[in-house]
Amino acid sequence: MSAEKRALDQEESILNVSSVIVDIEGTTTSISFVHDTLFPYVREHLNDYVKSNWADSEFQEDLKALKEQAQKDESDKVEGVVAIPEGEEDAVREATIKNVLWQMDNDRKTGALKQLQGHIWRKAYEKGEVVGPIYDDVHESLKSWVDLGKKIYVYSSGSVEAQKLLFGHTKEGDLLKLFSGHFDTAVGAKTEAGSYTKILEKIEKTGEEAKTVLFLTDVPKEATAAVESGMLAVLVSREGNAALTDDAKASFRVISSFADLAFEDSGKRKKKRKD
Ligand SMILES: CSCCC(=O)C(=O)COP(=O)(O)O
Ligand SMILES: [Mg+2]
Repeated sequence: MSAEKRALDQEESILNVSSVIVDIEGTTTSISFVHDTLFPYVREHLNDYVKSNWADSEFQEDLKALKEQAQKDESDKVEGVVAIPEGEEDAVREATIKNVLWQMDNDRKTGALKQLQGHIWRKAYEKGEVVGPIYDDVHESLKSWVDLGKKIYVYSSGSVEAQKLLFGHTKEGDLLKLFSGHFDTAVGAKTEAGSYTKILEKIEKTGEEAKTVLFLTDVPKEATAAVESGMLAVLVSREGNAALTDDAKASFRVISSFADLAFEDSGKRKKKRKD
C-alpha cells in the first residue's frame, strides 16, 4: 500500500472513532507544569508529609507499595536503587524519603511513587495553591467530541487520583464530567502494547472495534505500543515537548492542537448504518 493510501485510510479511520484516550504530560498539559510545579511541590513537602501522615492508613498503604517496589528494584538490580530496610521508625522514614527522591531524580513512573505524589498534591489543589493547567484548545475540543458522541478517557503515568485532581481543578473549572474513565500504570507501562489491550478490554472495544479507539500522546514509543494493540494513535507536538524524529513523523499523524482533529458525529454514523 502506498504511503498516500495509508495516510488516507488513517484519516478515514480517525474521522470515525468512537473513543479518544488522552495522555496528560506533553498532550493536554505542558511538560513544564509537571516538572516545574508538580514535582518540585512534592520535593518541598515530602519531609513534612511523611512525618505528619506516618500513622495514617493511607500513608501506610503508600509505604507498603514503596517497600515492595524497592524490593523488586533490588532483585532486578536497578542501578542506584535506594533500599527501604525494616528497622526503627526514624531510619525507615529517612530511607523512604531518600527512595522517593531517588525515584524522582530518575523520573520513574512506578505506581508506588505516582500514588504517593497524588496524595501529596491533593492539599495543593484543594487549597488552590495549584491549578491544573490545560492547553487552550483542550477544553473546547473535549466538549465538542463529547457532543459528537465520543467517549473520552485518560491514560497517564500519573495515578488516577492525580489525574482527577488535575482535571477537577483547572482554570476552566471541574472538567471531570467530560471523561468516561481513567487509567494509570495499574494496567501496565505506557510503552507496552499489553497495557492498551487491557484498556480495550475494560472499555469493551476488543477485536475489530479496537480500530475505533484513538490514543493521543507526545511519546512515539507509547503511540507504537497503542497501534500494536490495534488502536489508532496520533502524536501531539506541543511547545516544550521533545523533538520528534523524522521516523516518528513519517509513522504517525502529528497535530499541534486538539482542534486539528475532525470527527464525524457518532450518532449520525449509527443512523447512517441503519438506513
Ligand atoms: C496526573 S498529572 C502527573 C503526571 C505525572 O506524574 C507523570 O508522570 C506524567 O506522565 P504522562 O504519562 O501523563 O506523560
Ligand atoms: Mg506524555
